[in-house]
Amino acid sequence: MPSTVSDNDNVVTLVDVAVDVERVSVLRGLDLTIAAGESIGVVGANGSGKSTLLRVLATLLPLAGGYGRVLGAELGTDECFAVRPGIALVGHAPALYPRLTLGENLRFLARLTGRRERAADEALEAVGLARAVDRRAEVCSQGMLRRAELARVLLSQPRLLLLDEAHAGLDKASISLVEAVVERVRDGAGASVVVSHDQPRLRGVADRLVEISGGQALLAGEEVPA
Ligand SMILES: Nc1ncnc2c1ncn2[C@@H]1O[C@H](COP(=O)(O)OP(=O)(O)OP(=O)(O)O)[C@@H](O)[C@H]1O
Repeated sequence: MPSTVSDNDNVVTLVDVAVDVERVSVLRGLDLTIAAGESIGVVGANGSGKSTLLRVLATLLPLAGGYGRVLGAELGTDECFAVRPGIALVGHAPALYPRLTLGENLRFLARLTGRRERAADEALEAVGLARAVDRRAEVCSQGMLRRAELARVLLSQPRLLLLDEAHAGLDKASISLVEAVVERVRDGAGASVVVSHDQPRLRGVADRLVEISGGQALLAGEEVPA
């Protein structure tokens, strides 16, 4: 780590980070710090690199340059394996087994993470899916799957929540659930990074907004440096 950088107890520290995807530069010169208990909103044009940033924070992409630390683990090192259980990435596609019921999916996760199976049913109840516990994931609507993903977050109690397209296709009740889940993570001294094209709603869950533009993370509304 460069001596000029102090990452203290930050959940995320990215310094001058560069990321290439398929040999194309997507992020470059990106600096970002996120403290425990903080929730940040990420905005930006289509293709600007928001999902790529989430995958970096999930420790899933190699850096082409710069330095990064997530939950104390230095990106690009084996330290990342130990912190992954503390990270929940809710991406475009649901991380659920399609042939299993919602209950089976969540109970499986409960067993994997050493929690009571009852906690899985409680998490599904908390997101309004109590009556869909025995429904296979493959026949659930997109909104139901999104709620099931939020139940997954409640169950796993992550220290870093990464929510992509947080408000896409959700009704009012589901949007309130997004806010409740982010609050729950904050209550546990975790941090959230929420990507959304819905800036007014994003302001409701985020302490500050950053915009991905020109590969960098800027305060939303800032000009891209020349
Ligand atoms: N697997 C991939 N192969 C090739 N290029 C990719 C891949 N994943 C992302 N990219 C490229 O990286 C850039 C950033 O993509 P990313 O999905 O991070 O953008 P985004 O800001 O999340 O976009 P959107 O708002 O449309 O979801 C895009 O130019 C995209 O074409």
